Amino acid sequence: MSTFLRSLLPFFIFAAIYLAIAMMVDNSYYQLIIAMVLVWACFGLSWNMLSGYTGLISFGHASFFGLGAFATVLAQIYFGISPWIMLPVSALIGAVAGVLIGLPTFRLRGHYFALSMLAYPLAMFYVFQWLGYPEVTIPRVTENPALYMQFGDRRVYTVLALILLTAIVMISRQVERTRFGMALIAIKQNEAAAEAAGIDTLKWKLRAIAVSGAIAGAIGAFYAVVILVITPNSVFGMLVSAQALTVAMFGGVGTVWGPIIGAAFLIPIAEILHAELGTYLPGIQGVVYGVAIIVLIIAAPEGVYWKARDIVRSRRPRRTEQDRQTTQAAPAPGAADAAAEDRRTVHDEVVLDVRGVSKNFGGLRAVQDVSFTVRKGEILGIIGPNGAGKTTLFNVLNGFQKSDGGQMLLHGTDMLGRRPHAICAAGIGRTFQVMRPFKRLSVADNVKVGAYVHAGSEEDADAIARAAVDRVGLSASSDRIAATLTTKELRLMELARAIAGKPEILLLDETLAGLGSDESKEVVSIIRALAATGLTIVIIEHTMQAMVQLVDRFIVLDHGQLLVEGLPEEVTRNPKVIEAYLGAKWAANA
Ligand SMILES: Nc1ncnc2c1ncn2[C@@H]1O[C@H](COP(=O)(O)OP(=O)(O)OP(=O)(O)O)[C@@H](O)[C@H]1O
Repeated sequence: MSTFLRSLLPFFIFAAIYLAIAMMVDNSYYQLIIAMVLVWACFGLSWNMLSGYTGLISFGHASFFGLGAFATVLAQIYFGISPWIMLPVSALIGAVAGVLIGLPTFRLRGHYFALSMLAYPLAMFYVFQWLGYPEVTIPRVTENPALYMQFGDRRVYTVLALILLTAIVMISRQVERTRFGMALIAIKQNEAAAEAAGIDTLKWKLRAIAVSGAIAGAIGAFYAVVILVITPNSVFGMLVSAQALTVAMFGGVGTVWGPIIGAAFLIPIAEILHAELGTYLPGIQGVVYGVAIIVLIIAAPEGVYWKARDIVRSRRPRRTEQDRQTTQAAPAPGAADAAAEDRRTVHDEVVLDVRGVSKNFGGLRAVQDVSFTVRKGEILGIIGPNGAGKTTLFNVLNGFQKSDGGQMLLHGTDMLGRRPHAICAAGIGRTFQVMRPFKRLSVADNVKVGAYVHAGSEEDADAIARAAVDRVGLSASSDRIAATLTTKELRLMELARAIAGKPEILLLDETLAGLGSDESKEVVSIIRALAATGLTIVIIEHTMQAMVQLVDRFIVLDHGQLLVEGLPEEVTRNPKVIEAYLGAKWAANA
C-alpha cells in the first residue's frame, strides 16, 4: 500500500464505522443529522483549505456555499438540470468566485482580510433578496427521482456525503504532502520569508481559495439537495460562515481531522437543541457555537485534535538528555568542509550592478542614490551606523520594498520592481536580520521550502534541501522542529534555506547577530566555504573583527548615502568611516 493510502487508513476506518452506525438508524430526523455532520465537516474542510493552511482567516465562506446552493436549485427550477450535473458545475462556480474574491482581497492582511471577507456573503444575501428569491424549493420529481438526486431512503444522502467527504479528505491530504501544502504552511508561518524563499505567495493563495471555493460550492449544492428549501439567510447568512469556521477551529485548524471532529461534536448538539428548543429560543445554534468557541479559547486554543495529540505525545517516552547531546555532538560535515582551505577566486565579471538606488519613507531619505557593483565570487561587506539604510537597501534589492529610483542590473537585466519570489528565482537569495523561521516545520522542511524554486519534483526538493542542510553542518538536527533551535542553528538554517534556492548572489543581513565569538567564527567559516564554491556574497554586519577577516571589499553607508568604498585595510583607516561609524577606540586598537 502506498504511504499516501496508509496515511488515510484511520480515516477509512472512521468512515466504515460511521457508515455502519448510519445504516442502523431508522428515524429520518436522526438520519438528516447524520448526513448534516458530514456536510458541515466537508464545509469545514473547505474553510481549512484556505484559512487552516494559510492562516488567512475567512469570515465569508458562505459566499461559495450559497452560490453553489442557489445555482443548483435555480438550474433545476428554470432549466430542469439535474443536481448530478450541478454538483461539479457548482464546484466550478465556487472556484471562479474564489479567484474573483481572492484577487482584490489578498491585498489585505490579518484582521483586514478577515473582516473584508464578511462583505461578500452579505452582498450576495441582498442580491438574492432583490432578485426575488426570499425562499426557493427544489421541485419534486416523480419519474426517475434518482436522476435528480431524490431518494426515498435518506440514508443514501449519508452515503453520498461520505463519498464527498472521502474525496475532499484525499484532496486535502494530497495538498498537505506536496509543494502546494508546503507553500501554504510557509505563507502561514511567515509570508515575507516565503516570498524571499522563491514562493509566489499570491499564486498559491489564489490556488488555495480556488480549491476551497470549489469544495464549498459543491457542498452548498449538495446541502440544497438534502435540505430541499433554501433562503438567502440559510446559505449566505452569518451563521453559515461561522459554522465552517467554528467546526474547523473547534476540531483543530490545519489538519483534515479538525473539521471532522468539530462537526461530529457540535452539529448534533446544535441541531438537537434547535429541534427541541428552537421555537422558544430561536437561533440556539448560534449560542452553541459561541459557547464552543469560549470553551475552546480556555481549554484547547489550537483545537481538540492538537490538544489530544500534544497529550499523547507528552506520554510517550522522551529522548534522554544524553541522547540529545550525542546527536548534537555528531560531526557536522558542512562545518568540516568550512575549515577547508579558502580556494576562492574573484572574477572580473560584474554580476550585480546597482545604479542610483533610492528609497524614501515620507520625508526620510533612507537610501539616497546608492551605486555599487559586485563581482562574481566576491564577498562584499556593507557597514554603517544604525539607521544608515543597510537593511532598507537589501529590502529594495530583494523586492520587499519599492524603490524610488535607480536600477539593479543582474547580468545586465534590471530587476528592480519585481516581486521577491521572482528575484529569488532569478538568483538573488537572502537571509534576515530578524530571523524568519517557519517555526512549526522541521529544519529539513524549512529548507525544502527554499528548494522548490528549482526542484522538478518532491524527491528533487528533498535532495536539494538535504544537501543544503549538510553544507551548513546541520544534518544531525534536520528532523528537529525550528522552534527548538538555538540562535546559531536558526541562523544556519536560514542560510541553508537561502542556498537551497541555488542563488548566484546571497544577501546576508546580520547573520552573526546574537552569536558568541566561537559561534561567529564557525558561521564565518561556513560562509567562507560557501563563497569558495563560487557563490557571490553581500553581507551586512556590525561585528567588524569578523568582517575584516571575511570580506574582499567594503561599502560604507551613512544617512542613506554611500560614504566610502574600498578594500578592508583602506576603509577601516579612513577618517570619515572612523568618525561616522568605527569610532576613535577602533582607530586606537587597529
Ligand atoms: N518601513 C519603514 N517606514 C519608515 N521608516 C523606516 C522603515 N524602515 C526603515 N525606516 C527608517 O529608515 C532608516 C534606515 O533604516 P534601516 O533599517 O535600513 O537601517 P540599518 O542601516 O539597517 O540599521 P541597523 O544597523 O540598525 O539595522 C531608519 O531611520 C529607519 O528608522
